Amino acid sequence: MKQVGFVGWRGMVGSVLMQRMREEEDFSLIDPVFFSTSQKGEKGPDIGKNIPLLKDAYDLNDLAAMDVIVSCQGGDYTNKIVKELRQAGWQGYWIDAASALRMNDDAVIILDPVNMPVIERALHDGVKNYIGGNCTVSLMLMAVGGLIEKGLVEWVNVMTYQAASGAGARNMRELLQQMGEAHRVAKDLLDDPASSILDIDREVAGTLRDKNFPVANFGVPLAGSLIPWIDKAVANGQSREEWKGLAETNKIMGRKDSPVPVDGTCVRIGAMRCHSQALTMKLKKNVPLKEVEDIITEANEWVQVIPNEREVTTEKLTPAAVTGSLSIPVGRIRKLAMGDEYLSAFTVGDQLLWGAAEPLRRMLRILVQH
Ligand SMILES: NC(=O)C1=CN([C@@H]2O[C@H](COP(=O)(O)OP(=O)(O)OC[C@H]3O[C@@H](n4cnc5c(N)ncnc54)[C@H](OP(=O)(O)O)[C@@H]3O)[C@@H](O)[C@H]2O)C=CC1
Ligand SMILES: N[C@@H](CC(=O)OP(=O)(O)O)C(=O)O
Repeated sequence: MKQVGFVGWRGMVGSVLMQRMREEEDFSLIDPVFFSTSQKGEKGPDIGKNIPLLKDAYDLNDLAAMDVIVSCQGGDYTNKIVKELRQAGWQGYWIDAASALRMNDDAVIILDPVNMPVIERALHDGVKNYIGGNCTVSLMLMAVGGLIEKGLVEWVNVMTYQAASGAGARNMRELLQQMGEAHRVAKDLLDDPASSILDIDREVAGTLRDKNFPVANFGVPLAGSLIPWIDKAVANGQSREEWKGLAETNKIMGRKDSPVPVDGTCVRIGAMRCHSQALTMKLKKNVPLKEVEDIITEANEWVQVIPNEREVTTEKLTPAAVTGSLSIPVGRIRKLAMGDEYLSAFTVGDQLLWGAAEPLRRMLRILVQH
């Protein structure tokens, strides 16, 4: 059995990975060893079989004994450790959730339901670094990758509605604290059926702007508001999250020589762990809607076309409906007034599952069965 080291398993992405691996009984296929940067010698997670105590995640000798290392620890850890391990001659496979190595030539972005041929070619060519994609990009490709794969898409404009979880566990907590605070200041007025909605609104607006409102992690209110900027600025007025749209989509799809332009505006909203995206696609020709829906549906077993009707859309195409599931609903599919080549769609996906942990789990399975 392959010795597989896990680093970052107790963080948010790591915990979802552990949960999925237990559900799929992946631990029965490997010999797992758990590492920590802070808890060496303590007990590891309950995975239904005996495991050694936690090893030091900075111990290169212990790490180098692994055939595969799966890291959900973060980019700083990756940048430090992978270089040192490779310099020491380690030839094992590195599977990672962090973006640090993603765009390197010696790394593949993994999303096997979309790019299995790219992964197979990389394995054949001896590539050792397999990195999970940006959550927004992975979820978009799980949804409409079939249309891109068929060469039907000239460009994609994407407007995102990204959950708090994408910013980390502390941000999810802060969102709830903000919601609680907004409710607290309005509670007495809310309890009084005769109170004025404008008085309620004034109280809430006042607390959102109050200097004591909890914004230590987001920097500004998210509850009762939104934040139209995610990550650092890059060139041309884009945020880094927006830049990843084109760069990662085309790397995942293996389209270095004929990239599909992908661009838009990435926005943080007050959802917990599902990212939603409104897509405008310019098609290369007028493809009938039925054909579009068939291509989307046939692309993978998790994508599901939601009929463009109010009731089913509001029931099934929302973060509340999708959270915690692997399902990738795509709805609001219609042609736009701009012309028959202009296609609109809306999709929702759990950014901790397909957006983070699931591609890693599946890549480990691919390696184990390789
Ligand atoms: N958040 C997201 O949506 C996504 C994140 N990623 C990437 O995955 C990586 C990890 O992200 P994320 O899971 O959010 O990171 P977390 O902050 O949740 O966890 C990272 C590490 O923090 C340490 N830690 C310290 N205190 C605690 C605690 N109380 N509970 C749990 N862990 C603790 C653990 O390491 P130790 O045991 O060594 O102390 C843990 O592995 C990042 O590189 C991120 O970019 C990728 C896709 C999506
Ligand atoms: N940036 C994403 C989350 C994330 O971790 O992305 P990446 O894996 O590309 O760093 C978000 O904020 O929603």
